Amino acid sequence: MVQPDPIDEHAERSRPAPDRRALAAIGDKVRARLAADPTVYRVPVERAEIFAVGDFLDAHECEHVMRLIDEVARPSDITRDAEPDFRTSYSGDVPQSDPVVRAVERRLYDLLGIDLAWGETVQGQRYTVGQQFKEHCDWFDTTQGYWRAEGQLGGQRSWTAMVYLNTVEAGGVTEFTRLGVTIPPQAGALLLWNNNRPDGRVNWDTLHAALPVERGVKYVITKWFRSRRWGA
Ligand SMILES: O=C(O)CCC(=O)C(=O)O
Ligand SMILES: [Fe+2]
Repeated sequence: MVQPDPIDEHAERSRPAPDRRALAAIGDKVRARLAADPTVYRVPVERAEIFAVGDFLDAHECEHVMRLIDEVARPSDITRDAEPDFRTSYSGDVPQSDPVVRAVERRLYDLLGIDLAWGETVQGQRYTVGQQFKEHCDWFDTTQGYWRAEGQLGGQRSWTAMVYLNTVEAGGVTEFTRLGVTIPPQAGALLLWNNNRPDGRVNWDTLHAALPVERGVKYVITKWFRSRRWGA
């Protein structure tokens, strides 16, 4: 997770990119699969690979997963002392043995073709009125201290897969801040993006934010894939 910075191409080329080749290969493979799938819509932007699939989950499945989130949600762990309202939602890992969670994972595997063992545990997140996740990247900043542990735990993040479980009355959109793209939550819709560029370097244009919910509540589940098998 990193703070926005102007893109300095020279600095980017000297930024360490430890899993670069693996990330480029994953990007190639997933890109080809998505392009061949008629259910996949590409968000029309050039500087990032962002896709959506409608009705990835049906209404009953969404309802079921929202109740799972209610059981596990605790204040989200990424809060910054300097910025206490950085990520104010509640989140938690949903039970991996749950049949609907397993179905979500199977569908993600069919869609992306990435070994599920390369993905982190599916996380649920709930935002009530005023709650948000400010602008950030999902990729890890490999110049930061936390990278040592994350690198050993599965390496850089490759793709993010997020499912909106409900349609929010007002607010709560996902905004790609550098691309001028906003995605309104729609029940059952999957949003997918490559956190890296085709060459396997991190993509600053994937900076995004979950804007505050204005009315109602917002539920999502997310699976973050890595460049290798995830876990100690
Ligand atoms: O809730 C959203 O719209 C985005 C969430 C997000 O960016 C994250 O959990 O990393
Ligand atoms: Fe994110």
